[in-house]
Amino acid sequence: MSNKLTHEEQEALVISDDPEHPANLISELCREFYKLGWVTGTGGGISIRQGENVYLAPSGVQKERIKPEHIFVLPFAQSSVPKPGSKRDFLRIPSKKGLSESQCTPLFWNAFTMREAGACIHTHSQHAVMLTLLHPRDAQSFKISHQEMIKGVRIGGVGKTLSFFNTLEIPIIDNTAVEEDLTESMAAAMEKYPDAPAILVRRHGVYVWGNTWEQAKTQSECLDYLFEIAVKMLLAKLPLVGDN
Ligand SMILES: CSCCC(=O)C(=O)COP(=O)(O)O
Ligand SMILES: [Zn+2]
Repeated sequence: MSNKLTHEEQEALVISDDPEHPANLISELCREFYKLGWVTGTGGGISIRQGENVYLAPSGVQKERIKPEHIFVLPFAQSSVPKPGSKRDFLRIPSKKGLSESQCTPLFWNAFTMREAGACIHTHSQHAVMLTLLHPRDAQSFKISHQEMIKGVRIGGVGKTLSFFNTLEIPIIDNTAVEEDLTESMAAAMEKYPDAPAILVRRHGVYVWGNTWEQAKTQSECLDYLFEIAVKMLLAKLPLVGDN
């Protein structure tokens, strides 16, 4: 762990009048996501990469009450994926005692390094969790077609938008006891499914990324809609793929 900036320089990284500053955005968006049931009970969140800096919320705190001064800033250039507790560089550590950066950090890093994403959102939405429960235990992915909201999703999360006639496929990985232990299986699923815009985690939630925070947010909204309707379709015994 290293931190070469003065206290004043560190504060300047997160205190801004600009509502579009990542530290302000993370605080505001977590309040919105809380209302959707995406980040209740401290879990889930969003990380934003702006240029060479990555902005992260603290771990294990009420995400809807985060303030800009609670935000961690890490340089995007790290010698390895920054896992909590292992060697990583910081530009800013909040002065409030006892805070550590989100346990989701290495998973957000997968999106930043493997897809050049500008933002990554992790939700514990019950629509995502229920969808994984309605898939057989050995299912590798969720597929859906012929839904208008598919058009709001980009190939690989960062490419061109899908068409109404494309089939959306999202890998499902198994949950682990500790969030950071999902890092390798998420990376493997991203390798195997390069067109997937998200990774579902069985009995846990979903990771969704985009070129920008706006695209990550709208894609999360489209996907959450698709997860919800897919759950209803499965319960109604309707096929998810095809134009029946
Ligand atoms: C009840 S939350 C369990 C841990 C989890 O799933 C999670 O997303 C934790 O995120 P954090 O940013 O609080 O480390
Ligand atoms: Zn989680």
